[in-house]
Amino acid sequence: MSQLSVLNVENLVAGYEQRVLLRNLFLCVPAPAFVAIIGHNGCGKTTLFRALTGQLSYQGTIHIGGHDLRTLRRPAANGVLAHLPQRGVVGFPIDVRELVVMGRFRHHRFLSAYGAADYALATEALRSVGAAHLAHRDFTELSGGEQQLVWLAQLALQDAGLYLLDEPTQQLDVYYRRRVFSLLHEWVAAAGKTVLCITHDLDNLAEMPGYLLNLSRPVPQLQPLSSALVQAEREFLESEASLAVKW
Ligand SMILES: Nc1ncnc2c1ncn2[C@@H]1O[C@H](COP(=O)(O)OP(=O)(O)OP(=O)(O)O)[C@@H](O)[C@H]1O
Repeated sequence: MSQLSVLNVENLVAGYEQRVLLRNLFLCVPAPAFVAIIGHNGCGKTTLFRALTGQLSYQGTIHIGGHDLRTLRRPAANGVLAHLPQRGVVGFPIDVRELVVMGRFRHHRFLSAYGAADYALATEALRSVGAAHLAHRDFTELSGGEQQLVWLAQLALQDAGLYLLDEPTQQLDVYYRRRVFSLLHEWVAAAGKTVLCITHDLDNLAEMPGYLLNLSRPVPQLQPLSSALVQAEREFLESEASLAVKW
């Protein structure tokens, strides 16, 4: 295993009772790096994240930050990784800044209060995603896109080496989509994070430095991102023939 690899996947086989979605997947993700994960609906992108977060059993080996995932209990809770799922639900009224500051949970003992420094970081995180104006709104009354920005701000506070984001720009308008991708670029280039980002937003990938993983390919592998590669993968995904590959 490479010294500089933050995520190492060997011969991963995962899926559900009736269907194997990931077959003999090998990945060696360097740190820091941005990795866009693309592919058709239902090809197994979220399933890969379920395996990486310890929520789904699998065959093969997964090492994160040098640790065998099988030896890690709740990797998202102990700071090995931070995970932004596709949908986060909050069932009670809560001030946006109170929700964002919870991203600092690892720095606090159970039930200890967040202090001024934590709230300053929460305010800064909201500013970084362009959502400072939402700080004192009730989260449950925000639009879907506004809620997505708030989850991103909370994620920014989690201070992990590896970030897994499942379609973070799904409900965002063109301005915020671009802004979120440039924020992710900043996390990699300035803060040294490694970001795995599931997305259907191919338009914003062409200018991102990093790698692309197309899980709809018969043998998915990391490829250096470029506008030519994004165009080739777009053409592949748009072709009828590509649908026949997996099913
Ligand atoms: N718990 C489950 N039991 C059985 N099948 C499941 C389960 N969860 C997901 N699936 C199926 O596995 C397939 C892959 O799901 P997954 O969520 O990984 O797709 P995806 O690539 O993330 O798709 P999308 O782009 O639509 O989000 C889908 O066909 C889905 O219906």
